[in-house]
Order: sequence, then structure tokens, then C-alpha cells
Amino acid sequence: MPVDGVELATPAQAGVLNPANSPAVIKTLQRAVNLTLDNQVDAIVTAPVHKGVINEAGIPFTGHTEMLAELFGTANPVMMLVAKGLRVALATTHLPLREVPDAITDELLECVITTLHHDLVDKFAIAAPRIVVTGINPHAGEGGHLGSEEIDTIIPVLERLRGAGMNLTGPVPADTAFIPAALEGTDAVLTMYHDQGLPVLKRTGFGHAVNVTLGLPIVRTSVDHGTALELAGSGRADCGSLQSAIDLAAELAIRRQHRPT
Ligand SMILES: N[C@H](C(=O)O)[C@H](O)COP(=O)(O)O
Repeated sequence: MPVDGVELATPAQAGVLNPANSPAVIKTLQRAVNLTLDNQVDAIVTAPVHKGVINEAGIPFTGHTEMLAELFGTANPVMMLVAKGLRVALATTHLPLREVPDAITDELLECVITTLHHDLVDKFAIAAPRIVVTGINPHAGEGGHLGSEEIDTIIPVLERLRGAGMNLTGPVPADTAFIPAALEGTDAVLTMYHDQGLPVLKRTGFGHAVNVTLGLPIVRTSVDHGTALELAGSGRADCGSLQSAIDLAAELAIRRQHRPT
């Protein structure tokens, strides 16, 4: 197995952040993208990055998800985490909570749901995916008394896409969306923002969950955890999620190779 490294500006020290090496992180990603564009690899699996130190180096960066989307020209990538028996996708990814409601426009939601539906069919081989969509407000807005985003945006988009043949339930209140009875027969839950969906998923499968980017022309998976600087170099880091990310990437890539053209 060839190792194709990117040179660091200064020698790395385990657990110590160094903005001087941030450009190497970006170059590594670009290298990986180029390898997929040259058809030399079938999937990209990423380890966590420290987003803050990349920004400290003056490089605007909110996550691999957004950067890969930009490099592949995908307008609205979808972040989905997968753990045993549960798939949780996010309508918005890495943005301040204050900006979330304004970000959830008709166009964004329609694009995210369409991508989720499409990739569940195409990448996960689920013929007719059943997707549960949460509201954004408590009680999914309580008929407009606890917020209007459901009435103004989410319900009309769901109705439109149901008309296009998608199996969508919602908007359901997020607080009960994950109880086992509500999840029965569900292939994926679409939540509106990062910390609405991911705590539930990570409570269920942390250490073995996998982050999959939907909407890209390639397979990309990643781990479910951050950089854990306090564990770096200690020998105590758990590679379970990385192993799961590699396994899932291989499974998805093999399925793509064998799908009928
Ligand atoms: N939001 C993800 C998580 O909490 O697991 C992670 O930060 C993803 O980041 P990337 O877009 O860099 O994969």
C-alpha cells in the first residue's frame, strides 16, 4: 500500500497544534481529491482535523464536508452519521446556532432532502427510503405558536417532495423523533442542525459511528470524533471509528463498482 505524504512546514509534535502546518492539512485533502479525479482511488476516508488551527493560519475552513463540497462543486453537501441501526442526517452543518433558522430556506431543504433520498437509493441501495424529518422548534412549532419555520418552510417542502414520490414523515418534534417506536421502519432521520441530531447518534454509537458525506460524486467517510489532543501520542486513542469508516467506505465503493450503469 503506497503512502503518499504531504511535507510539513515544521516537524509535528503529538498533541501540539501548530498553524504553520495547517496548509499541509489542506494540501492533503486536495491531494486526495486529485487522486479521486484521476480515478486512482475509489474513496476518501478522513481522520479528524482541528478546524480552529486551520482558521488561525488564516485559511477559512469550517470542515471537510464543506471543503470537499467546494472542491467537487457540490452546492449543498449532506452530512450523515451512521451508527448501528441509525442514520442521522443534518440540514445544516457547521454554522453558529443563531444562523440556523435563516439558513433553512426552501431551496436548501429541498436540495438536502433530494440528496439524502438519492444517496440512500444510490449509495446505500435502499430502494424506497423512508425518511423522518424533524421540526426546528419545540413541538415542531406547536401549530405556529412556538415558531413558524415548520409552517412557512418545512411543511411546504415536504408536501412538494411527497408529490415527487418521496416517503417523508414530518415535521415531527425532535424530542420524540428518536424513540424506538418512532424509528421503526425508518431508514434515516433528517434533523435541522448539528446538535439536534448528533448527540442522539453519538449516544448510540460513539466510537463506532461513521460520518458519510452525501451529494459528492465520490465516496467519503470519516470518524465520529474530534482530534482529542490530550490522547495524541499516549497510545490510548481508540481507532474503532476509523476502522468503521474504512469498512463502510470499502462497502460503498464496492457497491458503486458493481451497480448497473
Ligand atoms: N460534525 C462532525 C462531527 O461532529 O462528527 C465533524 O465535525 C465533521 O467534520 P468534517 O466536516 O470535517 O468531516
